[in-house]
Amino acid sequence: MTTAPRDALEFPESDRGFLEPHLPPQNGSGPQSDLPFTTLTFATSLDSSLALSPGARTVLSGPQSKAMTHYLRSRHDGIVIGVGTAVADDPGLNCRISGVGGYGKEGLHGQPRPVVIDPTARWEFSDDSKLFQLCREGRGRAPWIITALEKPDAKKVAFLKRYGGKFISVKMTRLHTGGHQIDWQDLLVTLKSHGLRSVMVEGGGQVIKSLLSPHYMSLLNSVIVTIAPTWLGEGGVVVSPARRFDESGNAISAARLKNVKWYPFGEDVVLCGQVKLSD
Ligand SMILES: NC(=O)c1ccc[n+]([C@@H]2O[C@H](COP(=O)([O-])OP(=O)(O)OC[C@H]3O[C@@H](n4cnc5c(N)ncnc54)[C@H](O)[C@@H]3O)[C@@H](O)[C@H]2O)c1
Ligand SMILES: Nc1nc(=O)c(N)c(NC[C@H](O)[C@H](O)[C@H](O)COP(=O)(O)O)[nH]1
Repeated sequence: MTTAPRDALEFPESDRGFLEPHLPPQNGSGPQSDLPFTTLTFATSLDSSLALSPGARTVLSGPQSKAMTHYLRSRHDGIVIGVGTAVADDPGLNCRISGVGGYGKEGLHGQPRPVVIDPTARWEFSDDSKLFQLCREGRGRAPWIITALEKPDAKKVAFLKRYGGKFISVKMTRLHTGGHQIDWQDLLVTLKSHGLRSVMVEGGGQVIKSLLSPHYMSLLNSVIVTIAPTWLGEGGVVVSPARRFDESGNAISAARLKNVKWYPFGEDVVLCGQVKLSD
């Protein structure tokens, strides 16, 4: 019997039932065979901010909703984030719930695969990055990095390989602003073809904004948002998708949820729903 590390989180059985209708099926299959079940999940302030600034790691979730997010991680095969989040947060992207692989159970069973969207492979990871420390300790998996580069730096390729991670090159559109736009459908199909039957997208702001565009929001099977009772103030990383207009040119809401349920969770509230597609 393995003992759980000291950072293990508890998420009681009694709190799990309400989430079940919003989670991937236990056998992991998605709604369509070539797409994974896809959940969008993040924590927001009362002024729709994910963080105090793009480079700032900002704790919003209280202990109970944080444990819930880690339970979600145990129920998905992969976690997707943008490179901005990887650089700002130096995240672990593992599941720290007691009883999951590395937290009381042998092997990595229940540990999700971290997936980082990094078009130009700019993330400077090292042995000291939290994610790789956790890999060495058998408490998390090595990342897959999604890049637009056909041939990423050989040293980075070798480093990732040593830990069991890899780069995956995908086609991305070059924007006039100099940035990149991934085709989410392509990415999700690619992730499914690499064995991920379910993924949760955690952020940050740019990733969520692009996924909530009219083009891609239908790919989302579930949306689970933690709302923390705090205002972060001006200058935060705001979740606000691009405006939409009706045929007459009048502004309409950018996106809306249906089948909505709210669950109080400690001082936070957790909102679960599905994206409502246009009638
Ligand atoms: N509260 C939360 O739940 C939460 C979750 C995640 C991140 N965060 C916070 O958000 C901040 C980071 O957010 P951000 O918006 O600056 O960065 P981000 O994590 O969205 O990463 C942005 C980068 O990812 C790539 N990218 C994103 N979307 C892309 C797309 N559609 N196509 C191609 N490439 C794409 C680009 O390189 C872009 O520069 C950090 O401060 C972090 O702490 C908070
Ligand atoms: N649910 C949630 N509540 C928060 O208050 C917060 N800041 C995040 N942020 C999500 C983002 O993906 C972060 O990078 C990871 O939460 C850090 O990851 P670890 O905890 O190290 O695994 N997510």
